[in-house]
Amino acid sequence: MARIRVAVNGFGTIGKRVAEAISKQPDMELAGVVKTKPDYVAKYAVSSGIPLYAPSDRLDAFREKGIPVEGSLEDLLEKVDVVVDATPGGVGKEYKHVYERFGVKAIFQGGEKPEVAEVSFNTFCNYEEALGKKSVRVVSCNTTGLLRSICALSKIAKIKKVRATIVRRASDPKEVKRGPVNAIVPNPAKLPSHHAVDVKTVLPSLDIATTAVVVPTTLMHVHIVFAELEEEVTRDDVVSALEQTPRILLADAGLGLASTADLVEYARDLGRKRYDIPELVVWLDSVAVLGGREVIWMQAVHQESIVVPENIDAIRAVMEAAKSAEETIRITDRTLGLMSGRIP
Ligand SMILES: NC(=O)C1=CN([C@@H]2O[C@H](COP(=O)(O)OP(=O)(O)OC[C@H]3O[C@@H](n4cnc5c(N)ncnc54)[C@H](O)[C@@H]3O)[C@@H](O)[C@H]2O)C=CC1
Ligand SMILES: O=C(OP(=O)(O)O)[C@H](O)COP(=O)(O)O
Repeated sequence: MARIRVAVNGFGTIGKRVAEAISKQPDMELAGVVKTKPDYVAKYAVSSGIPLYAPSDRLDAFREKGIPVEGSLEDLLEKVDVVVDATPGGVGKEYKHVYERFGVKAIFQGGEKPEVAEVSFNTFCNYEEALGKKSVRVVSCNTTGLLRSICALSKIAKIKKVRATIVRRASDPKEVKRGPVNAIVPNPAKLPSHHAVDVKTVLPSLDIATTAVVVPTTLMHVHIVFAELEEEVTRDDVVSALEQTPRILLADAGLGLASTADLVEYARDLGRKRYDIPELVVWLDSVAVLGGREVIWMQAVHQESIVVPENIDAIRAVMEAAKSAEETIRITDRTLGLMSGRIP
């Protein structure tokens, strides 16, 4: 079968990771990436063998800097089946009509409003809904983390409601202009935070409310989650459900994996490129069940990489190249070297 030809528009934090993940898929071909700025990242793309394109009004800027470009965004869209839009939040919607004009299916990111796409998406919760769609929105990093554990838990019991607090990292490591540097900021102070609203774009009937604060760190987000169930479960049931779910890792604080800094160090020790942790990490020690129906846990989200596997699955979904979540998860996780279960 012919490989799926994919373009990536935007080669920043998410775009560069998704592009590299696409190039590892046996059923996909990375046709090229689009960058607006002729900077060191553009040179990195070229030196990595990634075909580089630019918006037509930016081509001269690249040529002036001596950075070879293959052509314009439009030239690239002519060659592909799917485009992954990884432009900054809110910019993707400006490109929607361009993608439609070229008859190219589009995967948008969580920084776009839900209306940008036919369906908001998480592999573990609603893979089948995205099959054959023209456009899909992969929800944001925090929402992806919440959905992975919530949908794992929903396999053992019906969930009555979820309440979660999100401790958000202030910026990505490469962002120099953002704060706070020395404060904890309710974000937003007026409840709920947008994360609950975003979860409901995938699970509309779930009773969920979230609060969020921003803290001065760049490594990862942390969530403290309370779920009330309709049925009684044991702690062992919950741990076993999490252990058996792909892309969820259980970290033992008692073994020294006690903070986001330790998790990042572990990823470095594994030799993970850019210390990426696309898996959701749940602290095993934190999992508690009160009175049989109330489940509590804490989890960490590596914001720069958690949505990468879901982007790959979304490409397969729109192209109907994998009929089930299990099928795409098997391929994505093997090719990206993703792990599950307890961190040994
Ligand atoms: N960074 C994060 O932690 C996460 C980001 N997201 C979402 O992913 C999307 C992309 O975010 P990031 O990768 O963080 O942004 P970024 O700022 O790191 O990268 C955006 C890229 O798009 C390029 N760009 C800017 N304007 C453009 C335009 N008009 N046309 C084409 N390209 C343009 C930029 O030069 C850059 O290469 C956003 O929707 C964001 O909300 C989702 C999960 C996590
Ligand atoms: O999508 C993200 O966060 P979110 O799930 O809190 O919306 C990314 O971490 C980007 O968030 P930002 O809007 O703080 O750059």
